[in-house]
Amino acid sequence: MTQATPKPQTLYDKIWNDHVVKHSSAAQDNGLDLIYVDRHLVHEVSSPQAFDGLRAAGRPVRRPDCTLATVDHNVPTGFRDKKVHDLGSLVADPESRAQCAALETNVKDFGLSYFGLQDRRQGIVHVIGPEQGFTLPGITCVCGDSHTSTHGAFGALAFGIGTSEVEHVLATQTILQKKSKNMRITVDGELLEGVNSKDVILHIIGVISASGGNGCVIEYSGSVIRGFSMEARMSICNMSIEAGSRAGMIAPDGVTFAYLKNRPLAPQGETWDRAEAYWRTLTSDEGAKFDVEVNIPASDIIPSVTWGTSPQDVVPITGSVPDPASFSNPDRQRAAERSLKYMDLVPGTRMEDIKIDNVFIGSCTNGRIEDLRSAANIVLAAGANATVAPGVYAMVVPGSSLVKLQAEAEGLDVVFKRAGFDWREAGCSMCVGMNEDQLLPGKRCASTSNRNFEGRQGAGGRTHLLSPAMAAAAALRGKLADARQFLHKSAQSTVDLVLPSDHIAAEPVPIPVLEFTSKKIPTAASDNVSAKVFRVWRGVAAPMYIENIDTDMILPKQFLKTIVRTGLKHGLFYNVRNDAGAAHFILDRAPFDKATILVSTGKNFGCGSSREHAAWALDDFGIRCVIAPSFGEIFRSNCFQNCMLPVELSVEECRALASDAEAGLELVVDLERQEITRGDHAPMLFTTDPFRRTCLLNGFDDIATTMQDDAAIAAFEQRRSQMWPWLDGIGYAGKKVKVKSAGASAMEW
Ligand SMILES: CC(C)[C@H](C(=O)O)[C@@H](O)C(=O)O
Ligand code: SF4
Repeated sequence: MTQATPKPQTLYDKIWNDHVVKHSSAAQDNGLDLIYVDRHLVHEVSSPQAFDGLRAAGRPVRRPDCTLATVDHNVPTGFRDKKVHDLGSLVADPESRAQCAALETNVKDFGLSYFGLQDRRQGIVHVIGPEQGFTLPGITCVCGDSHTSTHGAFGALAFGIGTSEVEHVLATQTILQKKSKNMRITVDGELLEGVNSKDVILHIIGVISASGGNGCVIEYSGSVIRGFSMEARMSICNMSIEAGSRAGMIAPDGVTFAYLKNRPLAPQGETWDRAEAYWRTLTSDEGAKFDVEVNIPASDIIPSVTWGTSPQDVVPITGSVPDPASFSNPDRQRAAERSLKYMDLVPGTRMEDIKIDNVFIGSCTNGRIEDLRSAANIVLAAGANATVAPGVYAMVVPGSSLVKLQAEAEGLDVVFKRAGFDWREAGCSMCVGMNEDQLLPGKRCASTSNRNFEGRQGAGGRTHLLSPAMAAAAALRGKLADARQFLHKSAQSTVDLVLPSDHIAAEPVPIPVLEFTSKKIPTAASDNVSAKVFRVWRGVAAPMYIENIDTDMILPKQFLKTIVRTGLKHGLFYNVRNDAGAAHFILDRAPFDKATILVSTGKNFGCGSSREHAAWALDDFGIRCVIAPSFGEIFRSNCFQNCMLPVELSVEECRALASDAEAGLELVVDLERQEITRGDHAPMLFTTDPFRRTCLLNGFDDIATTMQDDAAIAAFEQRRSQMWPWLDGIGYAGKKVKVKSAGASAMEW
């Protein structure tokens, strides 16, 4: 008998299938599989409420050996005296300090590996995971952070989750997920001189839009991607979320293995060989089916920069600010008009004529060693006397403390300092401005980060996204600039610049072996019913008419510094409300100040950051149902986690509901019947994932439901240890060795 040929699979299909603990049951037809999580990264902003949830339910962390925590968003990037270890002296802002302190307490109580503020391995979660070899090919990796997509560069399935899901993963090491569609973006051909990975991803987002990847996992392929280093690949996958996709991935190859070899947490010896043999199978099969295919010719890509307040607002640096009238979609037009007003730009202005006040080089997109080399290269190419333009403040913030040390070993800090750049300590810094590094109102910043949303780097601040080379060029010119002009200059330059082009591995630092210190926490009696249900929801709806309403707009960063879930309604749309003046913003006007429903005619509502705080703020205001043509995926799951209902309808239906809302008509959203009724109109039908619907109607809690599958999880773990032994935390798991780390102190325990 001949065997049936196996169906060709994509890379995403393979990793997904290798991690299914339990398929969605046909009886329930819930469409959600229970997926095992190999690696969980934790930071101080999205985790305090999750740990509190564990404490309240008396649940331990299931896999401390697969969990790694650090502080990044809130940490100051000014001088850090290595002798100082108490948080009180290190973090001045009381709210930031409280979040860092909460994480320290939590890692101690639950026995987790932690890189504290004075640890040389501290840094942005998405920089330290790969740096340590915690991120590996073929794994599933999650973090309460939308840029977890970065780790997909290793051929991993990596995506951001909200705080409730963080709690779910801590408790069960699994996550309930619906499989996404497969999308492939192929970039083939030769890149033009001076074009780099940031230009490539900005160009891609400009082509497919900020919602182009909604519902899909993107696999990047083609000769350009293959030719990229790991760091360049990380910059590409990092910004998948800006293209509307929760995850982006690149098949692992020799470049991946060379990067990982000898990293502190990567497998060693024979286990490495076994791992590599498995990793080599992780490619999309010939003939595998992609639901969406996009081909980008490399020669189309010019060094790129954004002009507006969405990452899709991309033009070549040689181009000009577009006219909103050139967009056919009215929601896009309105968004563009709003962007230009916010950015204080006039259509037709040449990008190279736009003056800047600030430069930020750093973030999880471009805060790695190659990024710093690329920026330094421009400074050196400009000549020995080149300096930051008068009136410009330019900062360089390494993505991790190890990147900083590496850069200093190469003398890059000297290059920057000599030219007048401010050389800082590692952290998220002005990418999000949760620490002191904020863009002042009205100031314009050339930034290597990933989000140009309104108020992103500081309330009223204006952001242009670009590559490290272009950021350095802008710093020197005082205007947005084409970095290629500097490179050409370097051909005649007398400065002799030889920067290593290959990645130099950061000095491998052994990971200390942690003793499992958490007390035995009893498991709560199984009761999977939470207090809240969602059945019929009625009331006035507030209409909104722009597309890509991001979670930074819904709830700005200053409100993320809380360690509880409540009291956020005063932060809802805070900057927009303030700008509009109290009486003008829709939610400040009667009858919408009592709105219980929000209708957006623009697609991709809730895109961007994974902050569950955005859903909490809406809920706190009294809005428990949002209707839109499409949603940011993490926002959508955050709604479900909080017994709120996201309803997806066509643009036309949303527009009809918005005009009813405008007229003050009450809407009735009936989840049982899956219909919306309004006045005399015929009911509008919608569908909700059956599992999510059942949970909402009955108030079921995901964690308690999953805990009933404990035997299946344990069986999966046993199989996992046999098949992929390198995935059980190595180096520190379960071994009783005293913890030592640089500058051991109470904080560095
Ligand atoms: C704080 C965190 C939840 C957030 C994210 O999810 O992306 C942040 O990293 C951001 O970049 O906005
Ligand atoms: S996007 Fe910015 S704030 Fe978010 S993790 Fe990356 S560096 Fe930090």
